Amino acid sequence: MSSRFLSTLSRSEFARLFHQFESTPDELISFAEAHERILAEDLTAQEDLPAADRSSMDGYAVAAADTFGAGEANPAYLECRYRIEVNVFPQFGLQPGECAWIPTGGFLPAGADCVVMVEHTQEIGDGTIEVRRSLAPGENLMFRGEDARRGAVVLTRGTRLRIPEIGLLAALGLQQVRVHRRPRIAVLSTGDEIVPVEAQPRPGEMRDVNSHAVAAMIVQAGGQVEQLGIVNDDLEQLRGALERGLANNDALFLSGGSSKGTRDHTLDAIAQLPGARILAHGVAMAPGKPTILACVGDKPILGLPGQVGSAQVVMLVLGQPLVRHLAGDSRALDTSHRSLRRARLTRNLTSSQGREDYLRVRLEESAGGLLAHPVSGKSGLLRTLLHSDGLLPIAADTEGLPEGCWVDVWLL
Ligand SMILES: Nc1nc2c(c(=O)[nH]1)N[C@H]1C(S)=C(S)[C@@H](COP(=O)(O)OP(=O)(O)OC[C@H]3O[C@@H](n4cnc5c(N)ncnc54)[C@H](O)[C@@H]3O)O[C@H]1N2
Ligand code: MOO
Repeated sequence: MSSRFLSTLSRSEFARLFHQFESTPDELISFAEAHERILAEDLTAQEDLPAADRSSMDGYAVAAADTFGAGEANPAYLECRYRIEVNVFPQFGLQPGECAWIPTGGFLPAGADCVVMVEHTQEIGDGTIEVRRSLAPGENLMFRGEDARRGAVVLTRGTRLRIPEIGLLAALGLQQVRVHRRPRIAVLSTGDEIVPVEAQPRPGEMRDVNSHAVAAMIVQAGGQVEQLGIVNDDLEQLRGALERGLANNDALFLSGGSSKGTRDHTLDAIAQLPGARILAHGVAMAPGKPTILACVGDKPILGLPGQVGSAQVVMLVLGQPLVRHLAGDSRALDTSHRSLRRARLTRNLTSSQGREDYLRVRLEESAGGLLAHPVSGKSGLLRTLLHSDGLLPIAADTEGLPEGCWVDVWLL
């Protein structure tokens, strides 16, 4: 296999190749452990939530018609005959001209269709309540089934279970949920010069940064990691490590040797694995150009550039979406869900057409709004990411951006 770049794909074309990989099988877990996991089934509500109309305020349950035309100057007068307890469903019905004290969360009695807040009323003795507002039906109510309707699908397969979804599972009593197993991903670093973190590097050696940064980013994206350590620039050793890594895992991410130098064996080692296909070598983004995507059977291999800054940027842009896709997240490849902040660029930026640039930027609050300072430095250095708060993607068809323009910074 030649080690020349295949035709370079755009970032979105590269990411679209992930669709061919299936998500991990499902497992049944407690909802209490399901935060950030991905739902593997559609969930149907077995009951209405709320179970019946409830008050969202402390006040009086009334019929809106009884307050028609009421105001500060001409209040309505209602007779308060009942006191609703928050944990008791009212067994009575209101007659015209009656009202009932209701706490926040209390269930609405028959005959009432809204709640007047206590601060818009006055108790004037003998159980008579003066209402100084005219109300519309439904005011200050949470309606039956507004959060979930019995028999309706409330969460769909592929949903990431955030805090609000955990709350919904709790409210509906759905104690066990079927989620995708966390993808297991083997991680290795290549390079004769790379030594373990605990080693004292000799001249010419570098401590392994990438496998630790990559592993942390896999975990952050919902995966689990098997660390395979460091493999020398040796075709046989690399092939053996790839085989071992793929045998026990759903995917393999490696860094280094992805370019076209004489010791860059990654592509050849992958190509020699039985059933391997190189899907992409080269992506039109900077940093990250020499990134590789391959598969062995149905398992992806992501070959990250060795440069420490490039490996991290490629993980953010492509690696983490791949982990999320394997975990079953239906929005894994949707870039519109990135957290963005608008900021004003503090200097001119040039950018090559035909590739997406990911500039590292530091944000600073100022009287005129948020400022985005580009952090310059080579992608073999850690400093660009160390000193930045976010990435500024510059589209492939943009030649540059002028100082002072507003940009959307992707927060890290
Ligand atoms: N003639 C060309 N040279 C290079 C090109 C090119 O297009 N033409 N592309 C450059 C770009 S961009 C990148 S990125 C690198 C990618 O190189 P490799 O993926 O082959 O990476 P290595 O050569 O193995 O390593 C590069 C650099 O990174 C250090 N490194 C590698 N692994 C680790 C690690 N785990 N922890 C810390 N540091 C690591 C390594 O020591 C090298 O210094 O190629 C450019 N060259
Ligand atoms: O692509 Mo390299 O990853 O630009 O530094």
